[in-house]
Amino acid sequence: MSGKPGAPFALELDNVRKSFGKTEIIRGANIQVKAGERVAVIGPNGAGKSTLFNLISGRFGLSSGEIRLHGERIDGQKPYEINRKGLARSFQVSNLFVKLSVFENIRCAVLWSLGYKYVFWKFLSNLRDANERTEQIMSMIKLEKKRDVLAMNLTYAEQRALEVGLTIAGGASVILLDEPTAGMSNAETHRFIELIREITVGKTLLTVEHDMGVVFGLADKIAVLVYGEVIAFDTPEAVRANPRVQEAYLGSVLAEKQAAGVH
Ligand SMILES: Nc1ncnc2c1ncn2[C@@H]1O[C@H](COP(=O)(O)OP(=O)(O)OP(=O)(O)O)[C@@H](O)[C@H]1O
Repeated sequence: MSGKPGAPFALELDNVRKSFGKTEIIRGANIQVKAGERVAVIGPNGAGKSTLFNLISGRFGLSSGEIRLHGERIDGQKPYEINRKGLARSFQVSNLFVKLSVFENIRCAVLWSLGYKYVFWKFLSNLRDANERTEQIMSMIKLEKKRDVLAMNLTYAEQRALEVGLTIAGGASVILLDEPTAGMSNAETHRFIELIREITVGKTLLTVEHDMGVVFGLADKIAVLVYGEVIAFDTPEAVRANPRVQEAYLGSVLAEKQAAGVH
């Protein structure tokens, strides 16, 4: 892992701004995430959560501000460079090779992360290491029994698990998951949170999430994004009690849940 030794934060966003044309979508976002923290980014539709992830992962350039990974600036770098520095993200849209097996999908991601595709002789001599790492990840995401099943024939929840497996394949220390439980049943969601919790032990996690059960169950801290501004960044309890958050966002969501008898 690169970065400045002793950097206080795994990830820092410093007055990050992003405009599309004349419209400013991210309006001075500040977030500081300590190594090993799990942070959920919440906010109404269109608040800029996916945009923020695209800025952090290098898919979009910033209009102004700084992003630092372990103390080292990453804004302005290409997604693959940021990935090599230890930050990996998943996508809302599936990233799987549907006609490859579980094993083959993960091994592709492992090999890519090792850069072996560029050095073929090294690829051959180190294939065993890559295979071992692939087996490890398969067991972490609990898909050992689906080893030879094509990705297209997995259940939806298994496909999402495989995506998380691909995201962590390179051994990144900072993981960004965009709505990892979207489209899952309650039972699947519950199991999936446990899985995410297990495989991100010791890692720094940022997740975009709409499901408040997931947010309060998984996150050490919550960042509330409203109209491109982080209006609160605190523990779940503090965020729940924050009047500004209540007013801007959370109150209405919690009220809806209470009315529906969900706690
Ligand atoms: N490439 C782009 N060009 C122009 N506008 C964009 C672009 N990407 C996003 N936007 C706009 O930025 C705003 C924030 O979008 P974004 O997808 O980041 O929100 P979000 O909080 O992730 O929403 P949701 O919860 O619905 O996924 C929206 O108004 C969107 O239309």
